[in-house]
Formats: sequence, C-alpha cells, structure tokens
Amino acid sequence: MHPLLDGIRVVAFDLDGTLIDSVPDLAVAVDAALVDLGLAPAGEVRVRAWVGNGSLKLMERALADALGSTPTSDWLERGHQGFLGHYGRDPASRTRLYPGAREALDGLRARGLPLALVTNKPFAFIAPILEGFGLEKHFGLCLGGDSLPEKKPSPVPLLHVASHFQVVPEACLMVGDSRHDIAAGRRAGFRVLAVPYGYNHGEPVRDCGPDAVVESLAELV
Ligand SMILES: O=C(O)COP(=O)(O)O
Ligand SMILES: [Mg+2]
Repeated sequence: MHPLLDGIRVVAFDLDGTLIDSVPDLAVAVDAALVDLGLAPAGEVRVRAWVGNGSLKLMERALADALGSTPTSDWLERGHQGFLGHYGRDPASRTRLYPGAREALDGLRARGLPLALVTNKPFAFIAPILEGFGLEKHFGLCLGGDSLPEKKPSPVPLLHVASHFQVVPEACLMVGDSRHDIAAGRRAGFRVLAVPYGYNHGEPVRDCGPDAVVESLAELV
C-alpha cells in the first residue's frame, strides 16, 4: 500500500482526468452543441484544456472561444442545454479508464476501504459512465457538481464525504488530477494524492501542492 494510505479510512476519487479519460466524448458533445448554434467545432485538443469546472463552465469556455467574446446568458443557456442533451445520449462510448484505475479501486475495496466519487460533472452522468465500466458498486457515495450548493474547489463535497462515512477529515484521502481537487482536499483537511496525466490546464500538478504524486493509480495498492 502507498504510505499516504497509512491511517486512511475513506478514499475519495475525482472522476474526469483521474479515473477516466472522458475528453473524447466531452469533445464530441461540445462540438455538436456548437454546430447546433451555427458555430465552428472546437476539437478535442482545445476541449481538453477547458474541462475541470463542470459542464456550464466548459460550455462558457467553448462559446467564448467560438464567439471571440463572453457569451450572453441566452447563448450560454442554449449551448449548455445542447451539450447536456448530446453528452447524455452518449457519455461513455469513447471514454477509457486510465491504466491502473481498476486495479486501485479493486485493491482498495478488497482491503475494505470505503470509496467515494467526487466529481464536478453533473450527477446524472455518473451512473451511466460507472455502469459502462462495471464500477458502480465500488463507490459508497457519489457526488456530482450539482449535488450540493458548492463544488470543488470548495471543501463542501469532501466534508460531506467525511460526515457521510462518520470519519474525521484527517482520516480521508482525496485523489485527483487538478488544482481544484488539491484545493478542495486541503481546505477540507484531507490528505491529497495527485496524478500527473489528467486535466490541469497545462500546469504541472506537482506545483499545486499535493502530499504526493503517483504516475499510475496502481501505485496506491
Ligand atoms: O466536469 C468537469 O468539469 C470535470 O469533472 P472532475 O471533477 O471529475 O474532474
Ligand atoms: Mg478531474
């Protein structure tokens, strides 16, 4: 077991960029929503840089890029609804688990550690994606970006995890790919482990102050 797991009683995982590479499906949905509005598609490379603050922010960034200016609330509403419709119809066919993710989740469960999923993605998309990978039973609690009044980098979702499992925050570990996961973990009083391969807007995640970085989640177990 990774030394950071010493004394840990609950592990909370981020989803996008940590367990799954979801950008190929996100990009198809973003592009379809842009095209519906008569705008040019953005492509996967640019969408990859816009993920991490939930679906509304994702579409705001995509529209700002396509329009060359901040979108009006009407454009944003139409673009966001378009994205939700397209993504909801096909949220996982191009999405892949990162190497080591399944081993880590299986290994932690085999050791009896409760797991939580804390993503900024809308809650409605979590189950279809996890079910696609047969991972829905691994998590005792799943929170989306719209499950609570605040999302990461707020500590609120992580504090909810700790209280749900009746464990002090110091006995919880947050595992994520972005500065939002690390900030949320720090503010909640969790230990924080980061992976370097996800979506952190080009900034090395090591520079965001995690307790440790692992190249593969398999190193956890
Ligand atoms: O939907 C997003 O913005 C990314 O969600 P994440 O919190 O799982 O990385
Ligand atoms: Mg992430």
